[in-house]
Amino acid sequence: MQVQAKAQHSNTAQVHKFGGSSLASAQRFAAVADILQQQNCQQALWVVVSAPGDTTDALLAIIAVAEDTAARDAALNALQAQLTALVQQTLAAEAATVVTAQLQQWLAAVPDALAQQRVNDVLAIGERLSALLLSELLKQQHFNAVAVDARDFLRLKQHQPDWTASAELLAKYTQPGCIHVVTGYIARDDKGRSITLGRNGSDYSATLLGALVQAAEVTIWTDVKAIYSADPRKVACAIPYSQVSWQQACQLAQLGNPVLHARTLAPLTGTDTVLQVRSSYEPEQSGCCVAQPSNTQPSAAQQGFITELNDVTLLTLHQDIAVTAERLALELQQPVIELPQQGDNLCWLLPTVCAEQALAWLAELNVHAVWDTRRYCAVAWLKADQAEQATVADQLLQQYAVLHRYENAQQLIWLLPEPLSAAVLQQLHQQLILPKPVLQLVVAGAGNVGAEFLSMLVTQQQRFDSTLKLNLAAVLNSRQAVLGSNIALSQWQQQLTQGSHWTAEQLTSYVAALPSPKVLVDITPSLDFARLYPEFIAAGCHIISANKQGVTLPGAEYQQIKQALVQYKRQWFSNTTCGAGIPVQRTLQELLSAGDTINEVSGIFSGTLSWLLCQYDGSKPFSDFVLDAQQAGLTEPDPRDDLSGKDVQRKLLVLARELGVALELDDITLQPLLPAGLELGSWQDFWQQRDILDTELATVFARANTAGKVLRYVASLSLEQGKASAKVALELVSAEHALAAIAPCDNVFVIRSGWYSANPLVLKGPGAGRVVTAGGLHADLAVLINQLIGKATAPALLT
Ligand SMILES: NC(=O)C1=CN([C@@H]2O[C@H](COP(=O)(O)OP(=O)(O)OC[C@H]3O[C@@H](n4cnc5c(N)ncnc54)[C@H](O)[C@@H]3O)[C@@H](O)[C@H]2O)C=CC1
Ligand SMILES: N[C@@H](CC=O)C(=O)O
Repeated sequence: MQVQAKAQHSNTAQVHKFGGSSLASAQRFAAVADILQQQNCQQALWVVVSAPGDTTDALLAIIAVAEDTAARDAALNALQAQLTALVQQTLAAEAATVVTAQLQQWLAAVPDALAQQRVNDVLAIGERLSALLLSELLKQQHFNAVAVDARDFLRLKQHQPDWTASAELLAKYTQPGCIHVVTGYIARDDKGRSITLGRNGSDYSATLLGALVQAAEVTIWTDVKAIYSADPRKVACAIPYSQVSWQQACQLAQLGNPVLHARTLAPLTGTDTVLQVRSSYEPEQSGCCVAQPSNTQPSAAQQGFITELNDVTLLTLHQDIAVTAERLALELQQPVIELPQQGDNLCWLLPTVCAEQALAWLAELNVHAVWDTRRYCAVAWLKADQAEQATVADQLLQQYAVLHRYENAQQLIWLLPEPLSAAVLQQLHQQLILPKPVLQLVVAGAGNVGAEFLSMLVTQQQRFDSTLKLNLAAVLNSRQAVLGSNIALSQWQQQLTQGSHWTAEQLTSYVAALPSPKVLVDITPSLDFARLYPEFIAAGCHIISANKQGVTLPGAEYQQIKQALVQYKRQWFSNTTCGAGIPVQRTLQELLSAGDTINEVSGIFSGTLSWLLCQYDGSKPFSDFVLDAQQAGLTEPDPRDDLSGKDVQRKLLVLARELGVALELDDITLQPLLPAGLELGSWQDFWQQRDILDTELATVFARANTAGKVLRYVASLSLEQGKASAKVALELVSAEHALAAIAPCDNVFVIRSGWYSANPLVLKGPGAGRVVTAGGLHADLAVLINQLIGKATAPALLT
């Protein structure tokens, strides 16, 4: 393009183009006049207009019935009535009379024009009317405005602008200090014949004019407020970009994106003109700037896009041919996509409807092309800077039978047999375009279970990496905390030993400042810490608890947490507080939500007591076994919580609350294993008196042995006839009993329900231990993550 050959006009000129939808009614004309009034009056204003609303379609319909005079005249009369009404509603009476008379004259000339095959003169009527109507409206508002028929100056020769002739002619029609309202879509060829500029021709007119007047800005006013990352009608969360690089706009245009066409961009390529896309429906929005390389901020250079082109076909050509895809696109006035090259051949993708025309045109140039006659649907990903690999997207699309895949550094194009549904496009957009959500993790308690949870987190970070980033934002124990962005999982221990003392206030304000989504994982045994849950929830946290203190708080405090969850739309997972990794709470939730009624839950709920009572054989004191269990990471931080039965009592309360039964701890009858008084004082105090426990256990063990029974610590919650009764107690059970045949540490949950009555539903497996508990916490975390990324139903959680 010879920019220097173009006419020399003010380089502060602005060109504004309004499409048919922006001029579809009197109200829209008034809105356009308002927009023009807001423009900088120091700059020369050039306005390019399309035909009002669907006028061009109506004219095409008249041309189509040209032979049938009755149908033609009926259609002409209908169009005249419609456009006359538009004129009368837009202008004051006097001006309306003049414009209506002109319109009548143009429409009256249509039969003759058709008889002489001058269809382009007929098609020009819509744009001519818009230019006249808008210039009259502007005059009415005291602007100096003039309507200009682009055919008076715009010359094209073999589809290419004739800059010199056009510039010379334009100079004749330029009136200083005047708003020129120019017809879009129409021009003349080198023989002086009316031509039209094809699909979106008015946008092309605007950029041709922009180049001719060396405009500082060309604004395409349309019905969308930006160039989106995907078609917003199909992908609801498509991103409206405020800036798109020129190079990407050209790539998008080549891919058939409807907002800007390849031809539209061509006249301004290599100039300093700023091209903007704005919505005439939302003129207060700044729209999208298509930035020339000279105006592009490095930080905003490349955005990500998903775009599709349906019903396309493939031509394969030798790479040495002397014709370009761009040239063919110009000839066809349709997108022709040159696919990223693979091997020696070129592959061009073009709408199937014009394949034969393309082949004929190429043949005239002695270019041989092989046509793969299949019809494809192309889905293209234009990559943002530092875009990641498309592995997950490839896996997704494999289900839709990808036939070809072409990739280079800027784009990846998949060819499929069928168009993708909006749901799949959304998924693809989520994977490739949307910034990945980052889930901030605050881990409280880094002991036995906490350390295991953090070591497993490495694998989970990798597992979810393609959809969500897991960011360890804090680790703390009872003494110290490390609060920092993205704590490396290989270094948390070292950093924690160097961490600082923390207070609840510091911690909650640090957490409040973290971006959402965020989750607190409570792996402490602390009652005080659980009492902070409402504050963490108010700070935006979801909660995952291994700590049983929160779920077993007195009813009023427990309800306070529940209310905070509702108020702040957060989730609370506590599956490990009963059964460690066994999904007992989730099972009960599923049964209830499926419509079952739970009548009884009973069994062995303590891994520690299960282990101790299975292992204890009288060969050494019972307290020695307690030490072994403690070292194996099975017990509570203070094993007397297990021995006292308190821990089992808590677990039973957890399940009762899960079933919606408003119990308190004291409502659960408790028969402790620990002799009275030993629960008092420190662990050392207890250890000095451990023989009391040892003697008692030896006695009861002998009694069971003699009776041919085994010892089991059993919990039961009965909900028969709307009445809850709950107890935890040591029982002697016969060898045939369902609770007898267990492995040490097993929990057994026997669920009797409406659907599982005579033959109960039984969940069984290790119910304590650092690995299964940490694993259970990760299962809760995975449920939350799947909700966050939309794979499972949940309220909108990402904010
Ligand atoms: N061990 C198991 O099999 C299971 C344990 N749990 C629960 O997991 C939790 C942790 O158990 P373990 O790791 O065995 O205990 P642990 O004693 O090894 O570790 C507890 C951690 O919490 C920290 N901590 C204590 N009070 C704190 C406070 N106020 N603020 C911040 N940090 C505090 C400690 O410094 C330590 O880092 C307990 O609530 C336990 O009931 C739940 C299911 C199974
Ligand atoms: N000490 C507990 C650990 C899990 O909650 C038990 O043994 O069940």
